[in-house]
Amino acid sequence: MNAQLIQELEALGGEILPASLRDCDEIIIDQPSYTARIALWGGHLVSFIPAGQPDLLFQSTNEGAQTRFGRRHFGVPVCWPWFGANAEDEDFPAHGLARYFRWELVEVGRFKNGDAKIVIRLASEDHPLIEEMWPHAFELRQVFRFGEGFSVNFSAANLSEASMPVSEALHTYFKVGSQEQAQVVGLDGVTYIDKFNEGKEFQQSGSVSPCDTLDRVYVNAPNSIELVDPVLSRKLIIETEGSESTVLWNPGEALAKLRTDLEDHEYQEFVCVETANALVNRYTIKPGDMHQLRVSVKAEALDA
Ligand SMILES: O=P(O)(O)OC[C@H]1O[C@@H](O)[C@H](O)[C@@H](O)[C@@H]1O
Repeated sequence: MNAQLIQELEALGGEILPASLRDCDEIIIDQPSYTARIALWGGHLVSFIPAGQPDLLFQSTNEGAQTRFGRRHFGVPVCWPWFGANAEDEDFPAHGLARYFRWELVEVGRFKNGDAKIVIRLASEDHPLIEEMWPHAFELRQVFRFGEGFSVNFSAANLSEASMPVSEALHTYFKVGSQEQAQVVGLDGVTYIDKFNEGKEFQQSGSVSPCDTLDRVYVNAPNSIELVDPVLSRKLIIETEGSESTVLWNPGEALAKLRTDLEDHEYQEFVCVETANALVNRYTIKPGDMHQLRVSVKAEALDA
């Protein structure tokens, strides 16, 4: 990492944990009002802890298999450029390629209001395996913003000469006190495809609770929802841009037991609320164009 970036990171109250995850560095920013952590492996926001509160994000204690496509469940993985299974090759990993490669730190600074800014990048030319898995040249960026809450602004530029089909998600693992008591509010009336129910279509009525054994893609979904957590006495306000779908995922007890990359009880501690474009909401990026997908999250005390 270049010396100037290291200096700028230090000026921000940041430090680098060298080779801390799969031989890649992690970045920690410690401020009086929060601590944030980013892993360059997989280009991951790992953790965002507002002072005096539990982390907003979940990290499994199970590291997952240490193979190329083995992985741990944590933070905000980026699923891109395909969401779910790859349609052409079953050997390619689910949820795209972006979460399996080392991203590069390219910018450190502050926004005008003082919020910290960290930018990381991944390009198709960075690894031969990327070019093998995806025929289009591209450049991806994530701009992380940390202040009262956090935001992730993910952008994808199509550098190839053909239109690029995309389905995607910022697959956020929100930490909850109990999946049984957590509630997702704001999806009333929205149509969803239920992957745990033969892919049938339903319409949401009221809020989603309990958040247990869910694998649903809400299509043409609104850009503002809340995850209410009575156990941790907080609600997470989730605002999105560039996203037409919201995916809710919690594996539930039976599936969690079958997974070797998740401890048996851990399904009780997270709900994935994913900022996505999937199924009917997939789209194409024209040659030379780019698309941005953004999620902003802040916590409020429930009794506020
Ligand atoms: O284990 P992975 O690849 O991170 O995926 C976890 C889950 O991610 C969700 O987004 C999918 O809808 C689920 O079907 C999937 O099981």
